[in-house]
Amino acid sequence: MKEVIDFKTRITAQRPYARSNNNRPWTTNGYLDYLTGQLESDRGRIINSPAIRRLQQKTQVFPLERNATVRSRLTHSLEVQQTGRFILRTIFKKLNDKDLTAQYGLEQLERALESIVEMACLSHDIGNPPFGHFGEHAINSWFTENLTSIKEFIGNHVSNAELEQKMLLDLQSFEGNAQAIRLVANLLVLNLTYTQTASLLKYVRPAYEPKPDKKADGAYLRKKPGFYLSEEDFVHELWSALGMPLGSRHPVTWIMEAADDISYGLADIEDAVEKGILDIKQIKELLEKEFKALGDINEANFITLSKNTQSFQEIINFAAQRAEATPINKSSEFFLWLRVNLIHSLVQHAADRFIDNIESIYAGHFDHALMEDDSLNSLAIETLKGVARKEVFSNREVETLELQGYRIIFGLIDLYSPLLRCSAEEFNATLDQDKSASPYLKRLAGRLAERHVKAYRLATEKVNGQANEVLWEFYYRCRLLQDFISGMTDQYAYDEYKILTVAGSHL
Ligand SMILES: Nc1nc2c(ncn2[C@H]2C[C@H](O)[C@@H](COP(=O)(O)OP(=O)(O)OP(=O)(O)O)O2)c(=O)[nH]1
Ligand SMILES: [Mg+2]
Repeated sequence: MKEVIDFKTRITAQRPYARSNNNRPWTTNGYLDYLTGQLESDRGRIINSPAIRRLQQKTQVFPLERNATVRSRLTHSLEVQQTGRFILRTIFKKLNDKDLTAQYGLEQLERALESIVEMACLSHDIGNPPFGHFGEHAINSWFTENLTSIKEFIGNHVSNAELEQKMLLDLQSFEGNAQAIRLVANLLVLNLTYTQTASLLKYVRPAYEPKPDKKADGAYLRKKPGFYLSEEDFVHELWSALGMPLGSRHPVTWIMEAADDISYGLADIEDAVEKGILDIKQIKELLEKEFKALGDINEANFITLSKNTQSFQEIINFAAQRAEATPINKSSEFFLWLRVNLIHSLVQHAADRFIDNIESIYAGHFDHALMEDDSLNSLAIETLKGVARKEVFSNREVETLELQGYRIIFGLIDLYSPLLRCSAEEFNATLDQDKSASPYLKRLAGRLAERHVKAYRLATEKVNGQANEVLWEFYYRCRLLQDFISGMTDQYAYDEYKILTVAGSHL
């Protein structure tokens, strides 16, 4: 039997903590107004959060960048927000044209969904550590090399080998998207509506589970860790509040993912020009070469990207002509036209794919990204990403900075790791700045962020007196260290590393 699609079931104003019961059904009088107000509150909570502000100084592609024209995670996220809104509006336009909104339970929901999409896009990278994927890599290398057994750290108190194993894997699988869920749920405690939080759950497997085989069912949605053991109960609560099957993704997340793919493809290359790594003549040639190589497309085969749009080659040629014709700032002119024409086509494609697969997207198990299929639009995105990978990320200056970033993050965890090598009693005495505690540890602990310490205290209070309390305490202590390090900006991590290694600090 075909499942009835009713998007209202995936949208709720309900939050984990509410003064009164805010779990009102859709049939409640004035529910739409109530929902709009609650989503407005989500916007305020997100935009005013320190995690958003910290995106200002986090790497998109170029670590420790001083030139503000080159994108940071924050400026990238603003562009993703804009693209996400464009996709959502295009989906509604197409559904309205076909008179399908009511059939899918989407009537009058455009504004609400637009807000959910925008906020998902703006906050999609809040969990990313300093130095992007290299920061992630450094955290995981440290925990894989140094945390091979919990016993080694806390002595012979480990009673449950299975749980210990699960915790080890979980702690060795730091991931920016899982950290975003942790931030929203337990660190910032943003208390967003379940819908808004669900929109950020990009991957659906717990971090302690191994990566599935590529061919396995649901392999794409499980390609990376989606949430940690520490948020597992929360994520189950979220699935249940939205009536989503266990292990499923929220429909809005596909839109956020496509907006991200569309935005950074072009932006990374534009930034490479701003940095002087490539010029527009080189970009034009590289894009043409990559597109033809990827798609085996010959000159005679100028297929349009999608109905009523130009071919990739025509779009590039047009942008190059406009750049040539302008006496000033040729590269902004080039990228302006490349963006205008490409984005239209790519957004149409994302919207078409969403609608074509609306049943499995609604069900939460569509196992692809919207922008990954065998179309020419996907090929255009692949082309942009391919050129960035081959010509930008592999640039010597970028790679040098990445090596430094790795050193900084790995080194910082090392510097703070004495806090993991003491007993729970010692650690708590240290946090309390107790006389009995080691003066060295107390100074280290004094540098941890209050917010992260608070989350540790709350989590350990909950397991106090429970089975496996000792294991859980250690687990949360490791999380605390990962929260602290991953919450730093590039600049803060760099400064902290210099200060603690007494290298180049002002003594
Ligand atoms: N410098 C540098 N940048 C990279 C590298 N790989 C990817 N990037 C950039 C390209 C994009 O601007 C950005 C991709 O963003 P994310 O790190 O969030 O990855 P993505 O969203 O594709 O995947 P995920 O969120 O993990 O599913 O990172 C690399 O090896 N070096
Ligand atoms: Mg990402």
